[in-house]
Amino acid sequence: MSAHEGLRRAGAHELASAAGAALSVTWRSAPGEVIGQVAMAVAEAAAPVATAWLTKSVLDRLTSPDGAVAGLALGLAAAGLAVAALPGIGRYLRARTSRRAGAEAIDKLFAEVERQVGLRRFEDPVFLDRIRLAQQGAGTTGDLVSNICAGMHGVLSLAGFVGSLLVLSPAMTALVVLAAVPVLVAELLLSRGRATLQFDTEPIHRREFFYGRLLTDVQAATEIRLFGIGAFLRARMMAERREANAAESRMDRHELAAQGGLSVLSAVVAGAGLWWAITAARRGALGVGDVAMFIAAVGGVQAALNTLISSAASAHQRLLIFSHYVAVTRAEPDMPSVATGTAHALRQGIELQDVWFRYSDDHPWVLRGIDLSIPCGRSVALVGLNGAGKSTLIRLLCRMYDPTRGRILWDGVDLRDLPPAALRDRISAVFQDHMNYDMTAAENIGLGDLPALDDVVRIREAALRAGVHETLSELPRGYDTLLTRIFFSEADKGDAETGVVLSGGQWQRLALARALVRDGRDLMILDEPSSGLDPEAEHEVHARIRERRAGRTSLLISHRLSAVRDADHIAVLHDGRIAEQGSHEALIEADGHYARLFRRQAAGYQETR
Ligand SMILES: Nc1ncnc2c1ncn2[C@@H]1O[C@H](COP(=O)(O)OP(=O)(O)OP(=O)(O)O)[C@@H](O)[C@H]1O
Repeated sequence: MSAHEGLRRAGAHELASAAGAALSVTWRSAPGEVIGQVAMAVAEAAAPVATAWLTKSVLDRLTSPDGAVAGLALGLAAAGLAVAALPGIGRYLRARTSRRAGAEAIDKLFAEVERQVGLRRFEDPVFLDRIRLAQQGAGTTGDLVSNICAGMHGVLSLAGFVGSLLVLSPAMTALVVLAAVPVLVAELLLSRGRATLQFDTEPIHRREFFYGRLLTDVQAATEIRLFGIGAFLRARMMAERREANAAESRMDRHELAAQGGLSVLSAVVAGAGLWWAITAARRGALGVGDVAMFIAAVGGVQAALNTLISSAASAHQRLLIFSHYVAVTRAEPDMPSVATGTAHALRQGIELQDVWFRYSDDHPWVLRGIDLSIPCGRSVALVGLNGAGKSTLIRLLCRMYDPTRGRILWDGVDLRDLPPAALRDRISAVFQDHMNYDMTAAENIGLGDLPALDDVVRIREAALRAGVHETLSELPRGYDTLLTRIFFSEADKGDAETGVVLSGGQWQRLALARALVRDGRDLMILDEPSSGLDPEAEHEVHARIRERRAGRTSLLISHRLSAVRDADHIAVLHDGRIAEQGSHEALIEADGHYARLFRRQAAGYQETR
């Protein structure tokens, strides 16, 4: 059995634990509504049984000479009112339970996802599928209680009608109840089939969603139009959709065939019962009231069994989906971490000792025995060709992954022995693939240090240092301008003041400002902080960065060697190893990789014709 196969099959134990988790979330978030639903289930079950008995009594009395029916008629009216009003109240309570439990479950789900220390889980497609199914499951957490109440309703009305039917014909009762067994088995099999299908088609829907999003993505729109690949992407999207549709249609056909057969079975049983009741009445063995009662009871038993079976099948399917929620919320962290303790201020430096790393056992080695020292208060630069492993090394420093072999020490303490949050709190960074948040300009900067989110002075200071203050001040609402067009309503879509779109270089400066607002941190990481800037801006940004880096611990990655030349120490990564290291002057003198790259770049800048 493959890992994927193992994940999609939830056994009895998983279902029980999913039921426990769903019920406990629902009870915690909506106890009053749960009690209300149980009360409604009892009342809704009692009302039709009472109606059937009252009808029988009225009919019996009508055919007897001294039949007083006023009280019974009033009772019938009250039962009728209950039958009419209770479903509405039940629906209201179900919706409230569903909303409250859903909100709590979603909150818990994302809190647990956030608990994952590193990035590995987010690179695992099976886990990502599970998260999506867990979201679906979380949204309907409270509906399990509704299924259980519907089941209770089914059981109670079944008991009422079976009792009534037993009085009239035990044989017919047995037949009606036995006929329900194949229905129950078929429905449970179908619900398992539906849940399995949902898991199996999840990767197909993920790919379809990816193509669909690409086709509407503003960033992708230019290339799609220029290269004329819209129809090609649409064809791929539709191929995915057709594959999912074919699997779903197969399931629908199974369902139709099974349910068709089951309907015939119910109709045959009901028809046989009716035939028996009419012939018994002709013989004088049953009265008119008995026949009416019998018809109501057969219908009632079948309806109750249907309710019971469909709520069991629906609860079963819900639990199969909800088991993904339980799996995600109880997933082991992707790497071990200590929960308590602090990472003290850096005093000596960071040391990489014989660090080996690969993304998984199937991937090649990216880092092969790196020994590197980043002394406290010094600026270190890392250079190397594309794919040399520079960004990977930074991810290890931030503990997004652990080294496969070797260790990284923070003042002599292995990063694995520091709480990840405490370590990250000591680091500031601009990443090569930095985020552009669809929020205001001020928020885009303030997110770098949450306490600074409302601190206008700190935000402006960081923007000034990143050279983006002027741009932001000139926006329609200054720093409070939304840097997106996605949150606008139809009403304000023509109003430029509601949001603007920045250029790539401006976003990059904003990312730098976000890192600078965290300035007091011990280690500043700058991964290609100026790749999208014009030459003047690049020069200016690097001059500012140099100023800030003086006397601070920093690690700079840049392909522009003019920007790294005045770092205290330069390390050249090649083939996963440190090929050479030293000051700019020493490396030029050594005439190795660095000197060759530097000369090539310098020559490129000097060519004027
Ligand atoms: N998440 C990942 N899973 C698997 N392999 C990865 C992952 N990220 C990077 N790699 C691989 O690791 C190697 C090093 O990538 P990395 O991004 O660290 O290089 P880099 O030196 O920063 O390159 P560049 O100068 O192009 O930014 C590359 O071969 C890349 O394909």
